[in-house]
Amino acid sequence: MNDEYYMEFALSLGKKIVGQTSPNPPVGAVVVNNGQIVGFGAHLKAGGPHAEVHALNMAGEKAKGSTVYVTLEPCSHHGRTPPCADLLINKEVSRVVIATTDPFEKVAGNGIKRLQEAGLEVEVGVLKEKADEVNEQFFHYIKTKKPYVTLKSATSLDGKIATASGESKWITSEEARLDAHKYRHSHDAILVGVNTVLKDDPSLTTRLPVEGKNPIRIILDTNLRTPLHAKVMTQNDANTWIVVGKSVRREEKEAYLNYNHVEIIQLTNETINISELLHVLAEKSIMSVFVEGGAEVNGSFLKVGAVNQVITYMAPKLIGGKNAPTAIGGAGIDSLEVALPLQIISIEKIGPDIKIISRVEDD
Ligand SMILES: Nc1c(/N=C/[C@@H](O)[C@H](O)[C@H](O)COP(=O)(O)O)[nH]c(=O)[nH]c1=O
Repeated sequence: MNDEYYMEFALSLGKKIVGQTSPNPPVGAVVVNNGQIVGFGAHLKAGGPHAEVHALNMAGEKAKGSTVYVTLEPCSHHGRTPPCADLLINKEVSRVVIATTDPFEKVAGNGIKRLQEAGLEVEVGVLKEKADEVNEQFFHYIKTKKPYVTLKSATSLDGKIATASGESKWITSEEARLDAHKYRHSHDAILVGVNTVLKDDPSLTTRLPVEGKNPIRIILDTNLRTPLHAKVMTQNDANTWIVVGKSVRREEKEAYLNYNHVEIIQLTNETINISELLHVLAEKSIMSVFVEGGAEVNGSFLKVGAVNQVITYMAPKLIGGKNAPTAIGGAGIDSLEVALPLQIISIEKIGPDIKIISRVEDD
């Protein structure tokens, strides 16, 4: 076979664990010896063994003289686990094929250098584009020290998220709504505004046919209006972080602190500053946030340009009405020249609806 054949396998392992390794990258690795796959593995959670460790353990004696395919440059620094570059050398691996290099300053190029200095054959760049996509959350987080933000909207053909009277259930189909849960699974946090909590009382949990990880639920709630009987308060199958402004007083927060799964994050301004929020979330190792609106929250993220990916679901419905809300509220951009440089990545049918994935060109 060829290198791409085995790297596809390693990438499929990495892709399947996106969302469960934060704040580490979702890495996959495959060990091949004499044309046989003798080991494979993925980094399953931060603090746990890296993908190469699992794969080489499975390979046992067959690691010697093997070729190891890994989706990201092996680490060469002592993190919470010993460096994988040293392990590959100690196991007498002959050749290491790497899909893409790690932008993390402690690693960038050092892993490759250490392998080459030890006499291993190293090949870099096999299926690089695909690996960069699997690592998009991690790379953005490492480069910008801010979470990767996916904005989701579900609208009618004319861009409305509800009728003028506020009716919104449901605009898009069951299939489209289920598809959106994949992003709840693959992001560390889901974020909505308190108006969505007051209007829909959402659970914001991941309800896929088979399992799925619940993201941390982040509620933007400047004046702490989230009702204590809201599902995000009474259902503790996911943590809930309520973000409030400076003027919320300590005694107002008391009642919320009785809930173990609830945390209040108080920012330093009267109103919530999205840039400050993203910095605080990154400090708390949140590598990716799935913003499910509503319109005002979406507008506040757009206003500061804090959008990396947009998932748009559009239903074949026309709602109309100048007072019916559209997907992005707020003041909007003043001129087209400051519009986000989005690129449409894919358009597909989901049931009766369409799904458009668009991303901001790499920074
Ligand atoms: N109105 C619609 C949506 N609405 C999205 C949010 O406003 C809902 O409150 C949230 O998804 C509910 O979360 P849950 O309780 O965990 O199911 N989202 C969609 O994709 N299509 C819609 O037609």
